Amino acid sequence: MRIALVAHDAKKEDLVNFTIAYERLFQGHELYATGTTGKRILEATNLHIHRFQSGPLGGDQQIGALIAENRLDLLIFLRDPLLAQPHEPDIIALLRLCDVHAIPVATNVATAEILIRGLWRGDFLWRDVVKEEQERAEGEAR
Ligand SMILES: O=C(CO)COP(=O)(O)O
Repeated sequence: MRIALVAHDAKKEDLVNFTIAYERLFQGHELYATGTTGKRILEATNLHIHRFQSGPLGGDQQIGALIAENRLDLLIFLRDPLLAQPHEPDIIALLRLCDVHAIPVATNVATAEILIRGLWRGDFLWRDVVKEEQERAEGEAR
């Protein structure tokens, strides 16, 4: 599965600890992250991560583009609910796209934990069906 990891500054440590705790599970998946979040995870784990721009510089929108192209299966986005962000419109747009395309998204560590356990159990296999249908539809349109 393709998984994006994003955390605001106050939540970065939580996300780093989360990736350390579930490192073996994450190893079997394709990981993406915004710039600083990805750097922090790379420093703390042996995971391979494709890093986008930092969130305020467009990283949230780059993850949104993955969703728009049906190339993301899960977003873990630990937001800071106590601090206004300069790029708030990008954050809202990213979460909106998750709803548009029915992408599972966790915005706090408790939900992230439930989704990751679901991933481990195989609850995300329906995403493969969605991707196959999309690829078939794209093939027919060509
Ligand atoms: O701001 C962010 C998400 O909105 C996260 O960006 P960084 O990972 O670059 O700090």
